[in-house]
Amino acid sequence: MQRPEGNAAEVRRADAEFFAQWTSYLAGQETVAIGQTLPPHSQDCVGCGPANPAGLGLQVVRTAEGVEAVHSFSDAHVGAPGIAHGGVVALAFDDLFGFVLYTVGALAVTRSITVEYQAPFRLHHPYTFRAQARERNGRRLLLHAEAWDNAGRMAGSASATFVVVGAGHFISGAERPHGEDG
Ligand SMILES: CCCCCCCCCC(=O)SCCNC(=O)CCNC(=O)[C@H](O)C(C)(C)COP(=O)(O)OP(=O)(O)OC[C@H]1O[C@@H](n2cnc3c(N)ncnc32)[C@H](O)[C@@H]1OP(=O)(O)O
Repeated sequence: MQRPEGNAAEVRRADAEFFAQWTSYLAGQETVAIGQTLPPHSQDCVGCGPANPAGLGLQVVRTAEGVEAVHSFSDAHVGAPGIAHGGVVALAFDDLFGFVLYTVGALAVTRSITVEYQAPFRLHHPYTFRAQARERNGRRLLLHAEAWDNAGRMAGSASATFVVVGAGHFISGAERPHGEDG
């Protein structure tokens, strides 16, 4: 869904509709079948939004165990010559974890993420990212992901703690001026 610019009431309405859509997906009212491509977090999401020219444009599929995305990093995401920047690799893992929420049925946000870089992620080479939920302790979700190259070598892995939040977390965050609490 495109977020309108300018009119604050329109932006609020669009945001409310967006989070209602997410909540209904997560509550299982619109079930996501295994093998189905999952909808992006938003059109502009830097991880998966198709309308963000600076983003990764991840396309994520629901699997029996969790979620999966096959992704090649482009020149836009270079760090050392020919190699993806470590920050965008972390972005790929973090965004993929945002899709595991479909398998958990809850809205949640990243509290912490740890990335292991076993080998360079070469630009224009496809990597298969897989993520799943390992454990839930109250509001805390422990998530794990791995990324494999086409030769079957693991190039990286990540573990994260996500914390379950209500839709109000995002609405108040969108409206809260930078640097202010509450
Ligand atoms: C619809 C799409 C959904 C999925 C998108 C997934 C995208 C990929 C994953 C991400 O990128 S998520 C974005 C990165 N993560 C964050 O922004 C999380 C920031 N951290 C928090 O908001 C809180 O620490 C957290 C919700 C994880 C845990 O909060 P708790 O409820 O356990 O307790 P805490 O005392 O830390 O915070 C209580 C409230 O005060 C807020 N807070 C705490 N310290 C603050 C501070 N210093 N300034 C402003 N607000 C503060 C905190 O955000 C939270 O707001 P909400 O009640 O609205 O959730």
